[in-house]
Amino acid sequence: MTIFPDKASFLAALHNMPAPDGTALAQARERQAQLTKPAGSLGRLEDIALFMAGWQGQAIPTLDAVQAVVFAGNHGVAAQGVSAFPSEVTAQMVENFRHGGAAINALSRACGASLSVVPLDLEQPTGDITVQPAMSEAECLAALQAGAASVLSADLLLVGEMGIGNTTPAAALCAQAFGGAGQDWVGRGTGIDDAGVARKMAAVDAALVRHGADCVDPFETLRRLGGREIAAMAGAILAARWRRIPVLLDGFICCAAIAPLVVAAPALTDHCLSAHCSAETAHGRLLAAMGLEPLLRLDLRLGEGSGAALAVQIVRAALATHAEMATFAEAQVADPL
Ligand SMILES: Cc1cc2ncn([C@H]3O[C@H](COP(=O)(O)O)[C@@H](O)[C@H]3O)c2cc1C
Ligand SMILES: O=C(O)c1cccnc1
Repeated sequence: MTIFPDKASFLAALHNMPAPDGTALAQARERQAQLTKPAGSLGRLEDIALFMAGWQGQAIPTLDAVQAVVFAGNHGVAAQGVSAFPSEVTAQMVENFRHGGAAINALSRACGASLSVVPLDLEQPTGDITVQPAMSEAECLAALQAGAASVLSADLLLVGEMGIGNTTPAAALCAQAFGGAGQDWVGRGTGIDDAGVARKMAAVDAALVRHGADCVDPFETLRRLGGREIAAMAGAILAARWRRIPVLLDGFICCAAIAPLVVAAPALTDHCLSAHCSAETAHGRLLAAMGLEPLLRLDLRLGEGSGAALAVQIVRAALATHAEMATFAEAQVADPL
């Protein structure tokens, strides 16, 4: 199914998004009020149960099919010396994903998610954003479309990425979306040294000078400052919204992928939970700017969807309490006074 045949349909999909199912939400809220616990005592687990009910359109939501999808892309800006690793690692990690040996493989198995891996033209890096747009219009549309097409029928979608150098375009997207300069959004990524951090900040600042005035809508911002796996994540998250599939956002790059979309259409995050706050310094600032409260803080700084896979366990626990607890009437426990 072609969801974004052209730029106009992508922008139309972003500016006219479906809402959750109000009836299922009301029924789930009603059920929560009857469960044998003081109202609100399960804190955010209660919110998660309502969130899942609203998006799945069922009063008692389920978590049978969890899909993790990892998009991979390469970046022209890596030539500026902005990562601690060479670009070949992207394709090598895709092979590792295929053989089941990466962190996301282990974490997907641990949380019961099926894993899809989607490499995007790895032999053709994006344009170096310090001097040219990352992608042509056709390339950006193809990446958005690849993201949308990868979304299966799932109860919950986890979105992750692999792309050496991609914390640099991610920082540029954040600066363009929420203001500030390289120094406000650049971190150490894979563990680059101080000189590398200085090169990253300079690269982000150069990209903002080169493209800032032309970032007139979320498509142009993604096309100029993003990358293939970054646009694919945005496409997958928007496509999930149209299919009312709730999403667990992963780390800094995943959240940066939707930053330009969220500025244009703040309701985009309504079907998303922030799984975790990563150790990449700007992730906390980005979550705050998008009004998201992370479920976990485990000092991860990996990406791949690793934090999202961990947070599945919390969603599972929320749905277990919602589905399995007795009501006051069933357990013959006295109602609140
Ligand atoms: C072996 C390896 C596995 C990874 N898995 C995720 N990333 C993470 O690191 C990269 C971003 O950091 P930077 O901008 O510094 O390159 C992305 O590929 C991200 O997914 C990895 C990085 C490496 C080296
Ligand atoms: O927050 C992330 O997802 C992240 C941070 C550093 C490197 N790769 C990913």
